Amino acid sequence: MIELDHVSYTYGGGELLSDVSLKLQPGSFHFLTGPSGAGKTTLLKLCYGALLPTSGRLSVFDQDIARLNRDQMALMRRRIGVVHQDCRFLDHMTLAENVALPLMVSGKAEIAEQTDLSDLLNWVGLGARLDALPPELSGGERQRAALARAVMLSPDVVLADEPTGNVDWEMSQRLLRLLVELNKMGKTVLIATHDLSLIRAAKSQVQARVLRISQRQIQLAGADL
Ligand SMILES: Nc1ncnc2c1ncn2[C@@H]1O[C@H](COP(=O)(O)OP(=O)(O)OP(=O)(O)O)[C@@H](O)[C@H]1O
Repeated sequence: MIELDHVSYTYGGGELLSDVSLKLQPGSFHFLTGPSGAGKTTLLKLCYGALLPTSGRLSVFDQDIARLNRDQMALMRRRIGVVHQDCRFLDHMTLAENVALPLMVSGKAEIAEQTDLSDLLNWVGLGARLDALPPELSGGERQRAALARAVMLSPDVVLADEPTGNVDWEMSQRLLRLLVELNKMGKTVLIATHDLSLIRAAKSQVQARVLRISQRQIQLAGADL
């Protein structure tokens, strides 16, 4: 589904990822961990085409990402839902409008008027907050709304960047359950997180592989977490 073949990524500050090879199989569940600044967000950005590898081959849905034209890239991105670390809401738009944004952008705005949106917001427990503005939401509500927006277009892959940052344990468990539920629906899930207790908690719920970025490489983490 997503395959990195000897991928390296270099920017002005130096090489961040070096000769990384990795396969995310359809329906798999992965955590990506590693110290701050190791390159977790960068790896996620490579996976959804926001950055291109400096060298190596990265294919998504069996297509070499470097060879996609603009339209093909847009189609590819629609199949990947991203939960950004900073949530990225438009503060002047309501929660419902923010979550429906991917539909507007993809020209399916009329669906936003139908039940899909309220079903989705009920699923994340925000059915009663449709008209709230983002600044009125708590951290946990923002994170759940970001997850709802990421899956608005029924993506095949969900990439979540610190989806439980700034929330308490109970809320992080709730978010984890939602992500596990998405995986049980067949979606491929990759979660970047610092939170090793989240990874431990997931073990009883889902068969997850844990990847660790260390010294510009990705290793499969052992059972010592
Ligand atoms: N294109 C770029 N230009 C400048 N700096 C970059 C670029 N890409 C990555 N970096 C730097 O590389 C480092 C890794 O960033 P990244 O956000 O991927 O790490 P991270 O593991 O997600 O960190 P955190 O856990 O703190 O979110 C950072 O210091 C970042 O500023």
